[in-house]
Amino acid sequence: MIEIRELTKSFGERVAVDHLSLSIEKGEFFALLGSNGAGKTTTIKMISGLQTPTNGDIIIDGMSIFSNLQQSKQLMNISPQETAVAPNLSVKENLEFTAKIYGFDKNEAIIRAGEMMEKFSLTDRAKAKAKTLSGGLQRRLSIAMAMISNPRIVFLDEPTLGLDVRARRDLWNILLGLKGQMTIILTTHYLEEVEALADRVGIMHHGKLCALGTVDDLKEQYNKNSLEEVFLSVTEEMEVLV
Ligand SMILES: Nc1ncnc2c1ncn2[C@@H]1O[C@H](COP(=O)(O)OP(=O)(O)OP(=O)(O)O)[C@@H](O)[C@H]1O
Repeated sequence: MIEIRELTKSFGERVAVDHLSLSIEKGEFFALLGSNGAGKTTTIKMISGLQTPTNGDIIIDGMSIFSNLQQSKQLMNISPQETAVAPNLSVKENLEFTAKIYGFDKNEAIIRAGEMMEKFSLTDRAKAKAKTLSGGLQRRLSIAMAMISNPRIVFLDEPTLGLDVRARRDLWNILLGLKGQMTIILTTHYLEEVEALADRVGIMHHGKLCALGTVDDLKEQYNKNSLEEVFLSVTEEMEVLV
């Protein structure tokens, strides 16, 4: 379980994440939804240990990640917004290379790469250089690389940004197939993505977590028919308050 306590990050005067508290269950698919600049990326950078908070703590299975950074980092991996693939390496080489970085020997790396290509439907593109893949396939490869070490927690930062409808659906189907096998924390602007994938959603606005629950919970709580209406209502309330 991940327990986020009063997490805060300031950049000078700007408070990017403001006293965020939240618990995420083991194996949960959790979505952080928010408009541009809401603080989603900063939040996942802190949870994944890439950024130090100004205040607050994150506890994973009873252990503070900032006091045990190296150990904690082994539990998780991130697929960032900017693609992490090496353009001149093939799909297979990118995967094998990543597996070796995580300590798999040559044979294990070949086996893991093969398994990930199967899971992510990349086998027929094994020998293609990453730079020749479509945006959708590059993103799939990037996520496969983030998952190759079998992390317990994976962060996906806007995984379908810029993808066309088909590529987005294909990736959703792959992610649905992985649901429950690891804890997945996803940031997105897409409401349909949350509805299709997430067990629970947190809505962020101006650095604050302003709503939390399943999509159905939130519709009921705010007396709305769709997540979009909930989102608009919650963020409007916040605008009135700030
Ligand atoms: N390194 C930084 N230095 C200064 N300000 C930063 C830095 N990183 C983020 N910010 C600011 O913190 C706020 C939150 O940014 P963040 O990238 O976390 O938002 P986001 O919800 O991920 O947005 P987007 O959906 O556009 O990716 C923004 O106002 C941003 O300008």
